[in-house]
Amino acid sequence: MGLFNRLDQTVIETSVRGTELLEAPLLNKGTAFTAQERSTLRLDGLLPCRVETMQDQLDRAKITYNKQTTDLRRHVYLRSLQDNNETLFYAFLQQHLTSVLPIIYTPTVGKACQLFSEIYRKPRGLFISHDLIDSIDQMLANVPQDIKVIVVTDGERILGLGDLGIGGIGISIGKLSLYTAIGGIDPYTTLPVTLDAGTNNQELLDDPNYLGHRYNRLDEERYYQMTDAFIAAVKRRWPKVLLQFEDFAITHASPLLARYQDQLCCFNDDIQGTASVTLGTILAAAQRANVPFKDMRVTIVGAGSAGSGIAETIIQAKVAQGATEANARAQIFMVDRLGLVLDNQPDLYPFQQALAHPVSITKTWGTTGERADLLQVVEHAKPHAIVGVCGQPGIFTEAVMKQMAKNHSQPIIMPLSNPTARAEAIPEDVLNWTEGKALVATGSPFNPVKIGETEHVIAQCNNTYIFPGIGLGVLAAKASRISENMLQAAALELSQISNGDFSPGDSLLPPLEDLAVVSHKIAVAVAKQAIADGYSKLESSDAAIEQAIEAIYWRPKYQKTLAS
Ligand SMILES: O=C([O-])CC(=O)C(=O)O
Ligand SMILES: [Mg+2]
Repeated sequence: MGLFNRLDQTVIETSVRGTELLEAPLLNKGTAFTAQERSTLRLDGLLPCRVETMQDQLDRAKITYNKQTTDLRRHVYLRSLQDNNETLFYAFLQQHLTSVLPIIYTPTVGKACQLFSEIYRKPRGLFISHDLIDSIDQMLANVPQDIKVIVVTDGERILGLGDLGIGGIGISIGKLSLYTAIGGIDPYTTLPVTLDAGTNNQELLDDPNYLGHRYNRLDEERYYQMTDAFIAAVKRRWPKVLLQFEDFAITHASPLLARYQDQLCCFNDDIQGTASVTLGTILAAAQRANVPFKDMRVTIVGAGSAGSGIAETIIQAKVAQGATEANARAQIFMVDRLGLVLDNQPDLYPFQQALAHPVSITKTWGTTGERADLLQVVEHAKPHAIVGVCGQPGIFTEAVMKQMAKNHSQPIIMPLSNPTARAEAIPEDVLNWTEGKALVATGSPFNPVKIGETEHVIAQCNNTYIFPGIGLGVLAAKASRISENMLQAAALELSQISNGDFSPGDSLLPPLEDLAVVSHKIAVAVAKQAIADGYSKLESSDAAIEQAIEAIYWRPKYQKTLAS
């Protein structure tokens, strides 16, 4: 037995006693330990005498939370609650999900990553570095739990904030909190990991507080020595784990995925999770705007791994609907800092080359060999949707938005970069410039916008609609891999949930408070696809899948604690 043993959904037994018990966040109930538990578990005198219910504790926590004066302070308060009493933390999250999501996750988590060393209180997760790779197995053995989900980052591209070094572990912690709060994954089985490969962020290197290695990022040889050692050790210790790559820079995101995706059950959230939620949102928007998805033209601003992942996912979905691949590719227009991506550029990564338009297009468009800028792309290609994943605020200019509205009665505008300050445009501007015509979805949360009599609710097209459901589906089905089909199935399910009878201004996606229900449905779709693809041996009936989900689903309820 580890720290504790679950006898059933309501009772656990543990050999841990006294202060040690109060310091174990997954066992600690604080003032909710009953008189009898206090006596048998040697807690008498270690707690204030009042015995509280969980709701009492939640009410008290809410008062303290409300007294925090900034989002960062609210984040620090919730993180300390998590480190103190994890069950209560998740109950709090579920009770206040919509208001608390921006605090534990995007955008505030970005600030928490930037200030990681300053707000650091207690260790959580695993810190891997190159100088310790010879003892990598011991490092993993130091984690006592049987881990089922890992979120790993190297901190080099945290949201749109760049290289935050070791602070990146904040994003791994945030993502895993959502795996549990939204996806019902047992927090005892999750592990945030940061690969401390150094940092090229001079501010961090000069910061006396900085807790990571104070050297520049490893060269490629040593970098891959470290990732190879890590992945090999994970496979030895937890061969069936689901591993999520998060916020790696363009130089490593696709190569890491290509290197390991046939070796263990893994995916890259920024390439595949973002692509899946974007496809789901575009499908929902196409329905809303009455545009056949197969004919839809899409401009993607940002030709990095996220942008290319979105493009390939849309192409695959179009092909699944009967489009030829050539036609599907011709309908996607990738734009980077310098304009439309063309096939004569010498410096393209292979995944960008596959999405480049032939230089001959410049003749048709009259841009004579030059790379068309974004406005020219919108004028000539007349995209139905424009997706921003470049982290460049303001790049969706008034002129570009007005041209989108001139081309289409309901242009689809998606400034997806995170956090808030990196968004390619502000929804209020977009809706004003397009006179309320635009269907808007953003990556970070934004308040509704009133245009005339209509209140426009802004969908948050963030991979949080996808990854918790993928995790739940994969774990329930005991899937051995995550296939492209499974990600497509997740997107399709999201778009179906998002369809219905709508009034003008309604959000393109279900509200955040429904995330757990959405994730459950996505989990079923993902599990089904895993079975169909031969990656799971689970029986394919709805009943079998539901039962498998229920068997692992974790809820933040206090269990009766027995002494063993
Ligand atoms: O974390 C988020 O909000 C979405 C995401 O993966 C990113 O922006 O890198
Ligand atoms: Mg990310």
